[in-house]
Amino acid sequence: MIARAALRTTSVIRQAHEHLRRGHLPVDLLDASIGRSWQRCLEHGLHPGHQPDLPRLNTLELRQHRETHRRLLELADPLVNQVAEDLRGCQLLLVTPDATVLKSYGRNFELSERFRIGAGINLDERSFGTNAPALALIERAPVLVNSCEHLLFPDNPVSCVAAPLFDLDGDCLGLIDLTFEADHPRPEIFLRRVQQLTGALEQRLFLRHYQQRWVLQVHASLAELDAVSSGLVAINDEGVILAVAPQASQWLGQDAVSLVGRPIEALLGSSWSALKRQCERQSALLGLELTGGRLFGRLNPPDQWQPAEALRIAATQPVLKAHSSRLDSLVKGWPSPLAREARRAARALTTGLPVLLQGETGTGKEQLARALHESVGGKGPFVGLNCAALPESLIEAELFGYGEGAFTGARKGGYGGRLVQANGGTLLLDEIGDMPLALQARLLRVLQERVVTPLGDHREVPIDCRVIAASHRDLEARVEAGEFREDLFYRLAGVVVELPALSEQHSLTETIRRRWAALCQRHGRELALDETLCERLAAYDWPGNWRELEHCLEVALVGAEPELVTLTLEALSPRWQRKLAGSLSATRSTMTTEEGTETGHQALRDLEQAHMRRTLEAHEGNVTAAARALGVSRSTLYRRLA
Ligand SMILES: Nc1ncnc2c1ncn2[C@@H]1O[C@H](COP(=O)(O)OP(=O)(O)OP(=O)(O)O)[C@@H](O)[C@H]1O
Repeated sequence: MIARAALRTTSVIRQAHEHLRRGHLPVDLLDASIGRSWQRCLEHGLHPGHQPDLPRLNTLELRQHRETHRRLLELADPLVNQVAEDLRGCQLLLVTPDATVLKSYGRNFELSERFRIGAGINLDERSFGTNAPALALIERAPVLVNSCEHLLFPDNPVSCVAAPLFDLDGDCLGLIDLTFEADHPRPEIFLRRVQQLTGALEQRLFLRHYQQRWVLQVHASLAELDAVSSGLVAINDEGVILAVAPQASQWLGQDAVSLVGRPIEALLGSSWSALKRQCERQSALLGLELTGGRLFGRLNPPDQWQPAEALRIAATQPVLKAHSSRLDSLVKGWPSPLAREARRAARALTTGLPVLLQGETGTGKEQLARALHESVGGKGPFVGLNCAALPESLIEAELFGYGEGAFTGARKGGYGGRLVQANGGTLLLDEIGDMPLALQARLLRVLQERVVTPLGDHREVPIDCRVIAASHRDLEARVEAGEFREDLFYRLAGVVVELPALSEQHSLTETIRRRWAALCQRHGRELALDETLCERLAAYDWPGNWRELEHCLEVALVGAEPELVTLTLEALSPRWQRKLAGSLSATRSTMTTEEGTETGHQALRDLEQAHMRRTLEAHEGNVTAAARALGVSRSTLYRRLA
């Protein structure tokens, strides 16, 4: 009995040939799949030294064959050409499921004058005997056929490997074969290489098929997220799993049958809408706690997908006149000092100065950033990174990129990172106040030196993008607290625009009416907004600012009964009725106080105001810092001081 490790060595296979010459098929000396192949060949009347007539297509037939297998050719040809450089020294064959060579790349090996392996030749086992393409098609698995394992050619100077390529239905589309010198010390390298190629092509098929869906890539290693070993999961817009590529089942620890049809939320433990929102911010890199370990993921939106925010912006400004830019229409209703600052920011950005946008959540920082990007020409991409949404290790990789992993199919040069992606365009560093201190130092260096060195790489990649930073935190206060680098603050704060909270707006009723009219136009619905309701809305505090207002108005409009002509408080959802009633009673109680025993209460109010003013002075006019010290919201502080 031969030990498994010794199987497939030249001496053992020569022994097998010797047994065969004496009329006995020694399956115990052969690899199982080779033994099966030899058995079939003998049944077809083939034997070592047999000189077969190989079927070969003529030029016209080959052209027709290529037409029939155009899908295979179109899929494989670009990738094979890309890797052709690395394949010098071996021959690559693209083979159809009937074992005909469709195209040959690289070297041209000749077994003999008669057996020149090239396009048009048919390698069916029944005529050519044991060979890797025929065997891979029969076994439906990757195979290695060493030189003398080729039954008819015991002195074959080449070995070959082949791996079949399956489409999403499990049908074989064809295969890839690599033929190389028989004396290569490590033939398994070629086997891995050919599997990587077919793996990359199967990934392309999956991505192409699901290009109108969300696709989640998963891998245990961040650097290999784009490698062929990463798993792919297709998800519909409602977050239901549609398909799972085989590698993904392995990473997720469950087979495709049990995953398809399930909500992705159940698997990832975070809400689907939150994941999509993260994607909207273009920080699609995710850290996933799964199967007891940590996986990395990247959520890719459907092709042509536009973030809801961008769609909303587009829809709210349907007919911009040719001469009016997005920035002009955005700032049209703004108080003039604020509009002036926004225009100043646009001019600064044009000259390469960075811009810092500050404001509570939902005050429109990202919307303004996009408008600024467009106003300065906006030819390059607008790339965003939400520094608060990612753990430290991920921000670093996402921002600065990383070097190439072991083998990357789609992204051969590793991942460039957001800074490089933004070259020629604008980078929005959202929630910059949440960036960890260690990364702040690295970012500062990159901004100063204008080159970035991806993780695990030694190359320096030049960067040339405009930078807008945004934060809901008061960055100056963070600098004072030692939580934000002062040097980085000054590097980012070329022009600072402070976006006010909605409740700080003077003519909120007017703003609400304008937004209501725009929404009615977008939804093609004529519905008047009741005066009293409008006032109630204006009296509300709007902690979520524009985002909350948009949501409230849109839900009310879409949910209104078809026959309704005027939207009143009663037509709102009970939740919103409660919220607005709260705001009204707050207003009323203030009024009662004011109308009541004036002297005592007035004195109290004066005291309160004086205290607020002193706190504000102590914080050098910084409203956010003063509000925090007083334990009230910024808008409350503004209102009480007004
Ligand atoms: N001036 C505006 N007019 C109408 N809608 C606006 C305006 N500003 C913002 N919005 C809407 O409010 C929502 C939030 O805007 P945006 O994302 O720009 O805010 P943000 O300050 O970046 O929020 P966050 O700090 O939470 O990231 C979006 O839906 C946007 O369309």
